[in-house]
Amino acid sequence: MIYTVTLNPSIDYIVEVDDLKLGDLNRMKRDLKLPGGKGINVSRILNQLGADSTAIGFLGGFTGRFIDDTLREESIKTDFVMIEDDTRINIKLKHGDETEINGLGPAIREQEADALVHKLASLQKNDIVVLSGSIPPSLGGDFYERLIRVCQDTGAEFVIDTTGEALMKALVHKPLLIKPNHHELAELFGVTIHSEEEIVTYGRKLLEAGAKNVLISMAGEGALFITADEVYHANVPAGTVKNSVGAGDSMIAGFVGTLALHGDPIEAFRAGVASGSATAFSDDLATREKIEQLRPQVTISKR
Ligand SMILES: Nc1ncnc2c1ncn2[C@@H]1O[C@H](COP(=O)(O)OP(=O)(O)O)[C@@H](O)[C@H]1O
Ligand SMILES: O=P(O)(O)OC[C@H]1O[C@](O)(COP(=O)(O)O)[C@@H](O)[C@@H]1O
Repeated sequence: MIYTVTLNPSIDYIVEVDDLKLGDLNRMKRDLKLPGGKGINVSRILNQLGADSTAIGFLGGFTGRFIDDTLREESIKTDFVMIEDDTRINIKLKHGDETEINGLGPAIREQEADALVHKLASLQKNDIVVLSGSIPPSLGGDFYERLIRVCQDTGAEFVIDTTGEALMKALVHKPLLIKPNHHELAELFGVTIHSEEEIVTYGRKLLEAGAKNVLISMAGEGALFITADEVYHANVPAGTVKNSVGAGDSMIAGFVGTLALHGDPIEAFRAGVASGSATAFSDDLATREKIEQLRPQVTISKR
């Protein structure tokens, strides 16, 4: 079973305006409320790909109920810890460009945090746990390490998609996959990256630090898959970008779901890129049809 853990879910409130005027009244042209948060997005795409998952993490209040209801309507299994505070709302403003304002997240009480750790304690050896997104400030920056320790005690594999110190500290525990984008990669090492060669150099450092597989996504410029033996490049299919929120999460879902179902890392890479682009070319996250339509357009070449 694949478990996705979203410590800080969100309603993604997508708002479109024609011309944003700061300090003035703006009228919305269109708006859309979607269940969000990185692990939740991963579960929604896994569902499209026919891979079973259970979405867990913290949900609270009317916003939390909306997310749980929407996932259940899509027949996605959920087992969230219900908290007292409200789940956040993240604003995704489309005004020609994409501007995002993500909430800090709710207060999580000690017994709520313990309840989540307790849920993971029943993991099995062949399970994969996808730990994704920011940590609500009240939990403390080392909460992922606590969850990783539980994964290791049970023998379950884990994937981690977060940034900065939380990601660097996780590497020593040998995550199955990490997927920084090229900007996050540069930030991790405090450098500016100018070429594919440099991306590969820093990507390899993440492998040396412990990651089993490293994907570096580069939005519309494709992606690199760096393994212990090889480096592969994938192009992105042609299409018009509608909403790239969740593209990275979709890529992780495509990779992990395909690896779990078929065991072939190159096909997993192809499915990851097709899923990421299919989401970028959709208003909501990608559908299975869209992913399948794009999959043959992804060409993978060895570097
Ligand atoms: N503008 C785009 N055109 C085509 N595909 C895209 C675009 N933006 C994202 N994608 C797809 O989604 C994947 C992840 O996107 P990226 O923006 O790099 O990740 P993140 O959302 O984590 O920052 C890319 O590798 C690509 O397959
Ligand atoms: O936990 P964070 O880092 O605030 O990110 C949460 C946001 O990321 C998303 O999961 C989208 O992530 P990506 O665009 O990186 O795939 C949104 O659904 C959500 O609003």
